[in-house]
Amino acid sequence: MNLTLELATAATVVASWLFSYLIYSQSKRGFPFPTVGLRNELSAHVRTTLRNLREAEGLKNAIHQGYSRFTKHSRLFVLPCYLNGDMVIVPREHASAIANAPDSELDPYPVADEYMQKDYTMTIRPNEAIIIETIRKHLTGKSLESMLPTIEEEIEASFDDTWGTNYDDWTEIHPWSATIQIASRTLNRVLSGPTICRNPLYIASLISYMRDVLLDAVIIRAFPRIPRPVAAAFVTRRLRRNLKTFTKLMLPHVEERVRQMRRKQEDPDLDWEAPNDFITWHVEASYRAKSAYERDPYIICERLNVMNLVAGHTSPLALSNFLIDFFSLDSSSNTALEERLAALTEEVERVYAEECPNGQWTQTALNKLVRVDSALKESFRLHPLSLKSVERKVMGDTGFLIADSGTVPKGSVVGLPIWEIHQDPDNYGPNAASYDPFRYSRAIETGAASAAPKAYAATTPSSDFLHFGLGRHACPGRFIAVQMLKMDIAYLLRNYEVQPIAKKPPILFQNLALLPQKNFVLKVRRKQRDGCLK
Ligand code: HEM
Repeated sequence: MNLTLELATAATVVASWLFSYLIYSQSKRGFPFPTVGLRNELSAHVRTTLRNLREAEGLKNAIHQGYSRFTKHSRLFVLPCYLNGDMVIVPREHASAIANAPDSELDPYPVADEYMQKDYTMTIRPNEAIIIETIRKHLTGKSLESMLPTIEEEIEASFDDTWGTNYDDWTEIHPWSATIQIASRTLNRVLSGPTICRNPLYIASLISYMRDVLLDAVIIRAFPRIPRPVAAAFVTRRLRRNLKTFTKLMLPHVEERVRQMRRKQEDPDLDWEAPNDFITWHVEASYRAKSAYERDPYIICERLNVMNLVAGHTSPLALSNFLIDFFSLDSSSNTALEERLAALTEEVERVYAEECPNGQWTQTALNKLVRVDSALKESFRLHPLSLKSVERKVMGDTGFLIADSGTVPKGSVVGLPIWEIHQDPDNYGPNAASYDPFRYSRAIETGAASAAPKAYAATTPSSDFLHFGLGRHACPGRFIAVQMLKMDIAYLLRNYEVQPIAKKPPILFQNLALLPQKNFVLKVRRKQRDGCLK
């Protein structure tokens, strides 16, 4: 495309954006609930959404205002938000009604599709039944146990490559870029095996693709529906290039696997065993479902992309946030860094010595890392992915009735104010705003939690802890995610020193998302362990 054409396209897109925005500004919304942040001014709704968009913490402040004025008095309120659409914020006491409603009444998928702008950024939904079925069958319980040695091997290799093995000097790392490398390699080891996951070009184009989807989706969402296809074609050029690169690398690998699995089906004596990874599980599921479509190598590649999208950025975010919370000197209200580091390292070394005689983590051993679990969960609590959670679209013609609070009209989106719930002293006591790494393990170690220790685990969602969502659609990947993160933390505590962070870098609020500071530098050095690298 030449420059004149690009400028003409951009001008058309901007003009149609302005036109559609004018239409949006005149439209009536008609929610039977108060709208937060409206001032007594002309075009109040539009001006509020613009203010929320312009000010980095505009939406955070608006939710805070609504939470204190309405949610705390068991009332619903409307959050005006242009990029994501207006949303009805529901008090915590209705969390389970929302999370367990059938999809015919409250459906999460249209919200996710809109958020990711699926029509322009991907071809398949993250939540297709075959993906969820495969995760539930192979990445939980006993099946997950059999994956742990593979995961551990990749964690060790990727830490060594990205954090270095230098005993003498401190190495500077950017937590975000270093952890995304580790997490992407580890995840792709589970998805497609060691050859692909160690291909630097594959990992680089995947990481760019994940970044582009999130970024491009925000830009596309800024355009009203009419000019969207034109805008999207323009915006997603780099995304499509990256998608092409890693599909080109993955496709022959998948084709070969499908071919071998077919040969094995025809001749069970064939001297070849299918590797234990997502590609194999997916092809097996396609045989069970008698679906040739699901066996199409191109479709399998799409599924792998989508798995990377749902899982690829959440784990590195969690690890970056943990590093910042745990190693900041000003992080904790009640344990000094030295004290919490000693307590965590002691647990990791003790459990490893007692439970891992073969030098490999098992589910039983990882489940005994209650302090690590707690320190991680506390970081999850302080860093939700977004300011709201458990978002669902109202599907029923008569709307969705929220007991004693009113009916939310069809087509609206409801959500829970996760950031406020996680920060509320009524839920977490007077130190709710600070990092207390042993908040959950303390109750387990003193026996106070003996009746229901599982309730304290990082993988257990509740109306107070919504990091993995809640109810029917709670994240099915949370079990593997938490076990991977625990192995990451165990490996780094056993093998690296990390220089304390004098001042904790503040969270970046962007629209509704919470992000760690990306340019922030951490200094790390390899520990010397009697000639043993593990
Ligand atoms: C720390 C890491 C992760 C976090 C914080 C996270 C968080 C979430 C959240 C908040 C949801 C929406 C739940 C709801 O609406 O109730 C979700 C859904 C989902 N997650 Fe995760 N996730 C993580 C890792 C993973 C991993 C590793 C996988 C795959 C192996 C995965 C696969 C999925 C899928 C398929 C869904 C859609 C479930 C459905 O619609 O029924 N996630 N995740």
